[in-house]
Amino acid sequence: MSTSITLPSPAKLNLFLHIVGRRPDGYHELQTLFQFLDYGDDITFTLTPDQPGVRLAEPVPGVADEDNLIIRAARALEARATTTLPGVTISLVKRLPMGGGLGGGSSNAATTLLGLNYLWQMDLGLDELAEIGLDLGADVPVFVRGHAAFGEGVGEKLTPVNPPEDWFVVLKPSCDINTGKIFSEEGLTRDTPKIKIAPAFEGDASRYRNDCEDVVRKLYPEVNQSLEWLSQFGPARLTGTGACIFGRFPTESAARIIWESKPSGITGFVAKGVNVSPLHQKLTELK
Ligand SMILES: C[C@@](CO)(OP(=O)(O)O)[C@H](O)COP(=O)(O)OP(=O)(O)OC[C@H]1O[C@@H](n2ccc(N)nc2=O)[C@H](O)[C@@H]1O
Ligand SMILES: Nc1ncnc2c1ncn2[C@@H]1O[C@H](COP(=O)(O)OP(=O)(O)O)[C@@H](O)[C@H]1O
Repeated sequence: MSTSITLPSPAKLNLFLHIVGRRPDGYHELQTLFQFLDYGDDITFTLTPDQPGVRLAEPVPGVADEDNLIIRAARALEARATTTLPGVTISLVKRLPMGGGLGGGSSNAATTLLGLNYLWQMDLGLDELAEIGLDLGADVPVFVRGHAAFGEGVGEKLTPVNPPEDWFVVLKPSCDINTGKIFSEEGLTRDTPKIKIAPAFEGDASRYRNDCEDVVRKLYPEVNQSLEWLSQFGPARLTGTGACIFGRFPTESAARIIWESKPSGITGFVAKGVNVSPLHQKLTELK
């Protein structure tokens, strides 16, 4: 087996996000539809048999190594080992905006869990990896399991679904949004009636919304303006607690035409929605 692998760490979108209640510990209960994008970060894992321990080749700006979800995931996995493991150097090519609602940090954690499980030949199953992942963040389990899903609870109860694999224009308005701040806003809708997973829902997410959107639009005019601009061309919505927004299009060319006409100064990308995570596609090729 090779001692170095490079694996994708894709973005997710919350095609809708409903807040249906609150747990006694204050966490919000959600119903959400997760789909992956064929766009994201890349992580390279290189075993270092002569140098024990896990380390990043370069720090991620603004994140202390000890707090980095890659290091935290690697240490959590290491703690389950029953034999001495070779060390590993991990390098990250970061493309996803941090704190953008695209789940980049959670995806990095999941790619690390699956990548090191493979390289270290630990042979842990997806259930165990998802359980380790949930301690790192609510979005980690969906990235570990690798299939588009209807998420409930805090997003850890996952039912695989197959929404249409449309194309998306993803825009990153120039503001940073803290997830905790949005969930603590007084005006947040917290009582959306629960829906049942139904066949009609699988093909059509357009009837559903993101319950964080009204609060985020009021607090961040940049998000409001971007949503107004993008919704001229079709349904547009916030992902997670923002700041990224997305518009869906049936073809790549339709998405690219809108992308080319975006207002100057706004960043983002065009990507395809995929129901099997690019991470899992790559791991299947390796086996
Ligand atoms: C909202 C979602 C939807 O996919 O995505 P993002 O916008 O972060 O990508 C996730 O549920 C984000 O889950 P997670 O990544 O674990 O959230 P964190 O940033 O750790 O949460 C910060 C804080 O927000 C509050 N919080 C978070 C999630 C939740 N279901 N209820 C909450 O009340 C808690 O106070 C928590 O301490
Ligand atoms: N490897 C990592 N990549 C990105 N963010 C990380 C990472 N490790 C820790 N974080 C922290 O997690 C926070 C949330 O990041 P991210 O998952 O990208 O956004 P979101 O949860 O909004 O989708 C970041 O602001 C950062 O402080």
